[in-house]
Amino acid sequence: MTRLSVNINKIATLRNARGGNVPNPIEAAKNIESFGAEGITVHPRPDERHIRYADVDQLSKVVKTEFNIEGNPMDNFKDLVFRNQPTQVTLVPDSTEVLTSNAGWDTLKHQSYLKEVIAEFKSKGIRTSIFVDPDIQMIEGAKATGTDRIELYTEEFAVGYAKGKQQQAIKPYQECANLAHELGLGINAGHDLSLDNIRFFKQNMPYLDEVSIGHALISEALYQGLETVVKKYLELLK
Ligand SMILES: CC(=O)[C@@H](O)[C@H](O)COP(=O)(O)O
Ligand SMILES: NCC(=O)COP(=O)(O)O
Repeated sequence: MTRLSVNINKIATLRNARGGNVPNPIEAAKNIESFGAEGITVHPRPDERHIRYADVDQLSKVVKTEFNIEGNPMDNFKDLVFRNQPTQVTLVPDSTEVLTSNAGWDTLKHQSYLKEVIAEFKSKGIRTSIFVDPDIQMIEGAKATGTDRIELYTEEFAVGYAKGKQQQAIKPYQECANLAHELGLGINAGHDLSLDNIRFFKQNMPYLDEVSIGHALISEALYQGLETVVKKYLELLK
């Protein structure tokens, strides 16, 4: 079974545009769960351009499915995670000025740092995942960090798929998933997954535990409605 974790960052983007509390990300999360999603993901950035730390403090009280907090484990991020005790923390090596996530961890170069940070989260009973490119060496390095899971960064897949190079696009992800499974790592995936590419991805990816989808899903919901879109993803992930 592949869990759908809906990233609600872009609901907060719209909320922040007017300075009030409409649309309300907390209410949206509750509705998304009622439509059948098996998780809620947030990626609070240091500039709080969308999800705010205060949103996370509220969400942790209401999310009933799996709660996944993503981010670069700088001190205030670690404090946020520790006080909210999510199901999962996903470590992403974003620098503060990036427009969006644009690379996975170098799990060889940053192995000792990741090992230390992962041990901290695991000691608090929080499942860990680290955002990685679909690179065999990065998977081998990830194993050595002690992480529970990897999250395969799927922008490269989405770009290749959109160009009609489906088999070429999925191949590195299949290879990485097979190795990760052999090494006993859980397998998540995310970034630029959409209604267009998710069925092919799911049908061709082994051992896929979770996908986290936000930007496309919220955009698609503007045309089709949030409930319809969430249920379409759930159907395509069966
Ligand atoms: C790690 C990842 O791929 C997502 O968290 C993505 O970065 C969403 O971030 P934005 O919503 O800020 O684009
Ligand atoms: N980890 C990926 C995520 O949470 C959502 O990424 P996107 O669908 O907004 O590109």
